[in-house]
Amino acid sequence: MSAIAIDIGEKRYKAQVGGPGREIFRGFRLDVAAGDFVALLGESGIGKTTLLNIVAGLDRDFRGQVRFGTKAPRFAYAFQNPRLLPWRSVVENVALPLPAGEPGRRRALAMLGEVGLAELADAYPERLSLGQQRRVALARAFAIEPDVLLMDEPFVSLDEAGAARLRDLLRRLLARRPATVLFVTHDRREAVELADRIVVLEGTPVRIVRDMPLALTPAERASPGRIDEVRRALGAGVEPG
Ligand SMILES: Nc1ncnc2c1ncn2[C@@H]1O[C@H](COP(=O)(O)OP(=O)(O)OP(=O)(O)O)[C@@H](O)[C@H]1O
Repeated sequence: MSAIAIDIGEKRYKAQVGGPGREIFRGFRLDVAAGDFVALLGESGIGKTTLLNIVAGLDRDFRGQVRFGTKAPRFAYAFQNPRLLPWRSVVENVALPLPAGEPGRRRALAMLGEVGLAELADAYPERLSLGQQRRVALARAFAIEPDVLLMDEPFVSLDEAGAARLRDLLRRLLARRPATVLFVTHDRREAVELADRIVVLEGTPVRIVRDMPLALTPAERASPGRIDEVRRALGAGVEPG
């Protein structure tokens, strides 16, 4: 059975004043196997965030259903903006989804150690670079050992070296705590480096125009030639990455 079975009969946003509104999904289906890392590529404004919100249960204003392979799966959601609470220390931010008290704090500290930020545990988010804030967001996401990890362009606006370090970190975290991942990106290279499957979305309402499994070794994922090959196979229609 799939870890996530998405079946959206219809999702539309109402127009601000009168008008027919905008239909984002009609008859959209996507099944994701347990433990798969699926990269979702598609132009800006097409509906990728809407899809993640529907899967997360944050948006219930649609016709259809999302079913999960496990009962009551644990979700973690990592956004483009790390969304740390500025009035809480780094360790308190990581401990937010955990039960209050000492065990939660210890677990948060251990997660910070894993993402290489143990020494900043008592700092406040404003002191951190964007890359460090995103590490904290990853620590918070993995602290609950999620079954389903939803990521919405979590590494955008970093320089290439910073983004590469975060991709590495994500791979390591997933190796220790496997999860089923839906990862939105505009960057095909990022998709090739991380994903087991790349799904390209297009149009209004959204349809799947490419659905490509990627069984690559780590060396192949890092090979510029192989990355170019997959990028070409994905075709036009997605912003260059
Ligand atoms: N609450 C809302 N009310 C009305 N329209 C909305 C709402 N949220 C999103 N939209 C519109 O729905 C469309 C899909 O938005 P969504 O954020 O899902 O796209 P996206 O593919 O994630 O875009 P991006 O890549 O730019 O983040 C957009 O045209 C957006 O303007």
